[in-house]
Amino acid sequence: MKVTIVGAGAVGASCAEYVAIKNFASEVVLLDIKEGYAEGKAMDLMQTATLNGFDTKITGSTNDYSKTANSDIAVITSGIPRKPGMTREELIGINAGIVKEVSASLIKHSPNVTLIVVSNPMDTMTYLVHKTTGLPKNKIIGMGGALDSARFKYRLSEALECPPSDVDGMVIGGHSDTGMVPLTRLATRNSVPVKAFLSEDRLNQVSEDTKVGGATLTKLLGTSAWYAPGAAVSGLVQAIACDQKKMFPCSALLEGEYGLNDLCIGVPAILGKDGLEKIVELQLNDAEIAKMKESAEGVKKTNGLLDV
Ligand SMILES: NC(=O)c1ccc[n+]([C@@H]2O[C@H](COP(=O)([O-])OP(=O)(O)OC[C@H]3O[C@@H](n4cnc5c(N)ncnc54)[C@H](O)[C@@H]3O)[C@@H](O)[C@H]2O)c1
Ligand SMILES: O=C(O)C[C@H](O)C(=O)O
Repeated sequence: MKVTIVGAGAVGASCAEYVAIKNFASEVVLLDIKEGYAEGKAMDLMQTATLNGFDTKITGSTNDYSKTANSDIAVITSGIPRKPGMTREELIGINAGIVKEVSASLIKHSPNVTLIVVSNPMDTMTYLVHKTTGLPKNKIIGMGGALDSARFKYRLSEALECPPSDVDGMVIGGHSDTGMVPLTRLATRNSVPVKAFLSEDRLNQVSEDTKVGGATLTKLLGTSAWYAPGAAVSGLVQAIACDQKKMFPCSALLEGEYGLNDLCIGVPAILGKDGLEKIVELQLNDAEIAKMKESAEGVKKTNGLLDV
């Protein structure tokens, strides 16, 4: 199993580390445009192999895509992150060009690859890859909801004063400060709906904190987060590589599902060897449907800025 990660920055390197530690891939190639950077990150990570007990071979490449040839899965984390005070949408001007070029180069050397898009604004970048590459739709997956759901569960465990492993929950919708739809109605603590434990006000607070999860960290760190993003991407990579049939909210191209068309947005999906194998349609209530519709309008507005 060969995994390529383009963009050996904070998220790309974190993802490489989690993939290696989980020990399911034979090979990880890190590629970056900055001279020597991916090689350096790969060597540093390889020097953790005996410490962390993995056999995955990690190599680096400065923009040489022949090293990525025949990758099964490729992750796109190349591009600029936001700074405090910015929205993800403001990154489109620079990141759209990078994502378009990187996805074309990847496919040239790995025509059967499954792409996981991470660069922001992620839903729009995923849509761009659908519009420009010609890859089948099951082979293009945007990562956002897995991270947002992890943050939702963290906030829920904080409110419930319980271990995170007690909590289950999911965030669908756009990966943006206003577009996320945390499904509080369906969240549970060991199968018990969380609203049995928390007031409506406290649950609303959990939702709002979840939606600005990325912005909160960007303010604290001066750039956007990388540990949870890297771990979330590695979960998607593992589900595909190991044909796990696991369900994650992913940014998928919708063709009528949830009453939406011609955009990529976060919905629950089953991931396995064929990539995004199935979109799961939840029975949403009227309020949740209205939030999804509003979120989709936001994503479409950003898509409108693309030159496709
Ligand atoms: N979808 C999500 O949930 C999520 C989570 C975290 C970060 N992100 C996004 O991921 C992206 C990367 O974030 P980061 O913190 O790792 O940034 P970073 O600056 O640490 O790393 C980005 C890397 O991309 C490289 N790069 C730029 N252009 C390239 C090109 N044409 N080819 C190859 N490499 C190139 C840079 O040299 C840099 O090393 C940002 O757009 C960020 O907003 C998305
Ligand atoms: O917040 C960001 O800009 C990065 C990423 O989308 C995140 O949610 O951490």
